[in-house]
Amino acid sequence: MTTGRPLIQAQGLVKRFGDFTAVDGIDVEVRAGEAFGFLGPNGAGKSSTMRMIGCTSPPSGGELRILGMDPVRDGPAIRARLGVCPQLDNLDPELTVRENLTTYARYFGIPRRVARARATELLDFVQLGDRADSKVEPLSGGMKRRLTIARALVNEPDIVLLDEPTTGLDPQARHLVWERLFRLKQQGVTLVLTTHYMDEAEQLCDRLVVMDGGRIVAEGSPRALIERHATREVVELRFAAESQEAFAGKLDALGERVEVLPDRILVYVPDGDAAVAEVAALGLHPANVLVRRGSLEDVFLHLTGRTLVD
Ligand SMILES: Nc1ncnc2c1ncn2[C@@H]1O[C@H](COP(=O)(O)OP(=O)(O)OP(=O)(O)O)[C@@H](O)[C@H]1O
Repeated sequence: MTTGRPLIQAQGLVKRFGDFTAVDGIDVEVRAGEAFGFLGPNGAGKSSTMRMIGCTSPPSGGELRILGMDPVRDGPAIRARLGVCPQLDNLDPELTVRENLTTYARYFGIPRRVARARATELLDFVQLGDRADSKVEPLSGGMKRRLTIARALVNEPDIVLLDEPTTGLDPQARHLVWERLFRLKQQGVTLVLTTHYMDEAEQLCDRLVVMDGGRIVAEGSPRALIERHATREVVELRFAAESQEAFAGKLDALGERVEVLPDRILVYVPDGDAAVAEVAALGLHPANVLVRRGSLEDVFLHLTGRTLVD
């Protein structure tokens, strides 16, 4: 859904720390009802951007409008309409699961009775209803993250900001978080998230920007980005040799593009199985062959010459 009114508008947005420019003049527009992502490796400037959007860090330059307001002048009014799920959980370990929500609700002036009812509803939503009266400490990482997401929803926000929502979680816990976020998206909640996981971006984001070194290097839907910068299929070949380089030249004719990584060669092709047959016909015998679909990882590699997670 990309037809909604713009909720976040950034033009030439800059964040500097002393001489260092962490966010280097980015243009972003997030519309109502979409799930928007900032994808990039560590240090790309994603969290710095999120903090500016969350009104906890003033921009050093450029224009930023959140819900039509100025984050420096109207910080409290904007924050009242945002839900924030920070990178590191900052739940109160002294309180129970339910109290973490009801106490947070008080910051927004939500009446006690309403807060209690909403807490029950939200704990059910994040599948923590049966842990409502337990303390936070013994919860698993995935449960804490789900509780943080529930807390971000206490004030029925217009925009939910999620900084690396599944970093540090095991695969099962990640899938549960993804599933809940997908439900929110279906309910029409506007989600803005940062991630360095391309599968997370592909699963959740309607539209995303790829960031590197404080700049936006590409923008679009996951599918459009993959169509533009990768191919339908990718063949990964590993040769049992010190260097993969020696084999790369022989593979050039096979695909649209060949990328040589330290441990493998990627061949970008429309049909992976046909390319594998051609590799054999060339008399080459890789130790390992994998055919997969083109992904955002390939997009990032194409744009920056580096892999997302080094
Ligand atoms: N308060 C700060 N003071 C100085 N430098 C900072 C500060 N915050 C961030 N930086 C630097 O700005 C750059 C961008 O950091 P940022 O946290 O925005 O990146 P990121 O893409 O979110 O990566 P990560 O996933 O590691 O948080 C990094 O080089 C970081 O060291």
